[in-house]
Amino acid sequence: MPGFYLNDIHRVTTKTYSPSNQDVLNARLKTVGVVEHLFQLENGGEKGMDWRIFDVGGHRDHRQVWAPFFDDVNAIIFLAPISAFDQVLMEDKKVNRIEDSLLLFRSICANKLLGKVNIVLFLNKIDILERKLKAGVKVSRYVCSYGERPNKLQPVASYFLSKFMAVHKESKPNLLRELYPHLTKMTDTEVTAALISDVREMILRKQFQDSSLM
Ligand SMILES: Nc1nc2c(ncn2[C@@H]2O[C@H](COP(=O)(O)OP(=O)(O)OP(=O)(O)O)[C@@H](O)[C@H]2O)c(=O)[nH]1
Ligand SMILES: [Mg+2]
Repeated sequence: MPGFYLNDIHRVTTKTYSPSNQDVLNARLKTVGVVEHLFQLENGGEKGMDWRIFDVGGHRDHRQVWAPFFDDVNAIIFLAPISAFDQVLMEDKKVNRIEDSLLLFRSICANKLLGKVNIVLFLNKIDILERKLKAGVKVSRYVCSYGERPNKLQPVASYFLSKFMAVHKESKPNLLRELYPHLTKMTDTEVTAALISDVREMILRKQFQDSSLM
């Protein structure tokens, strides 16, 4: 959150300061290349099962290294920061961030290697989006096609969601592939835990279906 550490300057500058989980979540740590996380979940029916997550850097320079990881994945989790409608890419100041997310999403959806991989779409940072809208930042100023629609969280989020859904529909190599969209604020750990549990169930269900088809 902008200003997060500055608001907490006294706490984070004490000699005995030790970062809380929330501090770690709020840190801006750029992912460079691909980072692998291997873990087991403490709760749930499938105790002891290994989960592997590959976290890939979103910067344009880092995208060409993704392809080898697409070969054998159960699901793709695509995060698009929809609060960024009024921002441009750091690496190319002419490109609107949502426009870039949509283009990237199109290439992921159309990728043949991913034809059978279900896609989970997180339209993320809705807390920041809501704050921006409340502060009077107008979506239609940056996204002309938004037109006269109300400058409120629900219609704005639905509008962006419909854009992403349309891209998925147009560019899927496999008609059966499903898209699992969610509006998220990933820094809210409680809501995110429930969401991750849904995603986990979807992946397990899909794996079960695939293995019973074999
Ligand atoms: N308020 C808010 N902050 C978020 C949310 N999701 C991520 N952030 C913050 O946004 C910043 C960037 O998040 P990262 O996960 O590091 O970004 P990234 O998309 O992985 O970026 P790259 O690693 O460069 O690809 C961090 O400071 C996060 O705490 C959210 O839903 N709400
Ligand atoms: Mg990252």
